[in-house]
Amino acid sequence: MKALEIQQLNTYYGKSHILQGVDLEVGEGELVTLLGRNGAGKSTTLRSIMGMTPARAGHVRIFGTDSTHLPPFHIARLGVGLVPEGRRIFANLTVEENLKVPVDRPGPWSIARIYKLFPRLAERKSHKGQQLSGGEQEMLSIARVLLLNPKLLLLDEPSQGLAPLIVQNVFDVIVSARNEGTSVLLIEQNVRASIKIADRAYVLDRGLITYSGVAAEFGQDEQRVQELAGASAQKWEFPDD
Ligand SMILES: Nc1ncnc2c1ncn2[C@@H]1O[C@H](COP(=O)(O)OP(=O)(O)OP(=O)(O)O)[C@@H](O)[C@H]1O
Repeated sequence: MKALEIQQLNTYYGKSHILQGVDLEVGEGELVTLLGRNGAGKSTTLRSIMGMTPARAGHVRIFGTDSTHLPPFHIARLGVGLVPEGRRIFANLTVEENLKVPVDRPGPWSIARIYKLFPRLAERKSHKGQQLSGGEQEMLSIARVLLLNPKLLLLDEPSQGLAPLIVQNVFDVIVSARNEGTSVLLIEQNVRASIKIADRAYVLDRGLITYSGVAAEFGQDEQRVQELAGASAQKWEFPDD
């Protein structure tokens, strides 16, 4: 059984036809990256998987259940955890309070384990969310979702605006999740870093999948990598922390 199967996904915002027949799969325990330029439809793909902007045509299956028309809370109960773009944390709560999420699924993640993997969060456990740097907020945002012990983890540009060292820490944690058996779909503009950790890669361009293959093989196609990486180069020259 696949963790995620998407077939001929068509999604619209009003009359704008954004996803025009996307096919994509994530096997159990697989780390898959979905790459593409700004506006290609990557976030929309996650929104459709999560039921926030449901598909108008096509199918989404999560661990064998047809979830195409299920509401987001129901999809979450199938074991899907989404780390959205832009760091959703409680600004007025401390790090520790942010991490005390109600957990109803047994699994490998605990607050102690999170502190071990993100020592910065342990050092700052009494600080409020609003006092954290962008990198620390991203760590906290990922940690909150991991504590739900998702079986399928969806991440929307976790490296956005972060300094390279922090990106490394965040990516190490994503690899740990995969090594624990979590299936992962990682959306990234940071092409080189994400193909290094991914098993397979897809490229989305104007609502269509234009590449699908083994991530390491994609990494060897310097021209393709350059084309995609060039589109996000500016983000890399000016990290915000
Ligand atoms: N709520 C919305 N209403 C109308 N159009 C939208 C909405 N959200 C996104 N779009 C449009 O849908 C297209 C795909 O956007 P999407 O955010 O999925 O792209 P993306 O690949 O995730 O890019 P980014 O890296 O900029 O987030 C874009 O043309 C965008 O302008």
